[in-house]
Amino acid sequence: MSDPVLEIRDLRLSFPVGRSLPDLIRRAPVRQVNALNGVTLTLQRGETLGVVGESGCGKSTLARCIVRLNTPTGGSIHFHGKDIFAPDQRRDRSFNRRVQMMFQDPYSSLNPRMTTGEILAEALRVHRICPAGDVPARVAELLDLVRLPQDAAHKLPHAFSGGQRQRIAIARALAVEPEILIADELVSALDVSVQAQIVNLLLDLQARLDLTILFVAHDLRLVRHISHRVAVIYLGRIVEIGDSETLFRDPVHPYSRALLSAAPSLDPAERGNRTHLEGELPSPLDVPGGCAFHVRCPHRSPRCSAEVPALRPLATGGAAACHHIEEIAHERL
Ligand SMILES: Nc1ncnc2c1ncn2[C@@H]1O[C@H](COP(=O)(O)OP(=O)(O)OP(=O)(O)O)[C@@H](O)[C@H]1O
Repeated sequence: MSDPVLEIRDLRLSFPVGRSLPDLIRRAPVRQVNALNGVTLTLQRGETLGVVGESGCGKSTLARCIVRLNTPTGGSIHFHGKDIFAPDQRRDRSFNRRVQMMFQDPYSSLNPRMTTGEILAEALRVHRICPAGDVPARVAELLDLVRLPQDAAHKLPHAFSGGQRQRIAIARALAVEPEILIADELVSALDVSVQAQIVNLLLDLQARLDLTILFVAHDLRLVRHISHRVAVIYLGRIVEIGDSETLFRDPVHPYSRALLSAAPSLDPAERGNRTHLEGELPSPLDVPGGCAFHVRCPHRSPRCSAEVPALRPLATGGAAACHHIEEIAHERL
């Protein structure tokens, strides 16, 4: 396998929580939201990695760390072997071009007073992608690339539908010729039919431009459709990672099995092999010790509350972090 484009090692991020007046009077210690508790993963060139997990498990925080919108409190992220948070790398503006993030609501990130053509031209100029004389032709190419009509260049963002605005956001991200696209709930606010169009557009663009994509989403069917590999996150840790089809067909970690059972499946064999997710997600202010999932897990044993399970390789090629993988695998035979 080639060198990874992106390598994340033991990434941690704790946010200090604002103290209430009574806390200040009592001089209570500052509390921390442990959003990421040791995430390790790699991204290979040209792959799409889907990231799934319940709300609040740290998906967006992970995405924001990769584009340096959040600074981790521990661990590292290497892009082509270089630590992106090292002081010399922080000054490297080319990183901001090579790793682009796209958000759920493009309306808030597109300047309402600029036409689509001006938005794309600005991205091309700021990052000096092409000579000034080539900008109009490049804008026209970008509109073609995301399948928007040429007259879109003269219109303001409010003239477009939600799906079209996402196409503009994708065109702007592509304008600067990135290597990695981070899509955080990119299509969540769109109608189902429009979601499929945007996801298919991303698949097409990825194949044409050899992009690497991190796709964060709640919709498990979309994640399955678009991803080569999938990482399942629980309370800031990866509990299972592997090839998308294998993981969706045959999840191993009790959390993956429960999470994926919430996804509608047309295949009765998949429906039969699942468990239900019990209880609420514990607060990231108070992550349970040992395996963070043990308080909700039907397979828990005393070891689970005492010892954090490491990600261990599975026979299927993926990896799962559970002390009881072997028994669970045996049960499923
Ligand atoms: N700036 C911040 N300050 C304090 N806490 C934060 C901050 N950003 C995120 N958090 C907390 O970190 C945890 C992880 O949040 P994050 O947004 O990464 O989760 P998520 O999995 O993306 O959730 P969702 O699917 O709802 O977007 C949550 O408990 C959240 O409240």
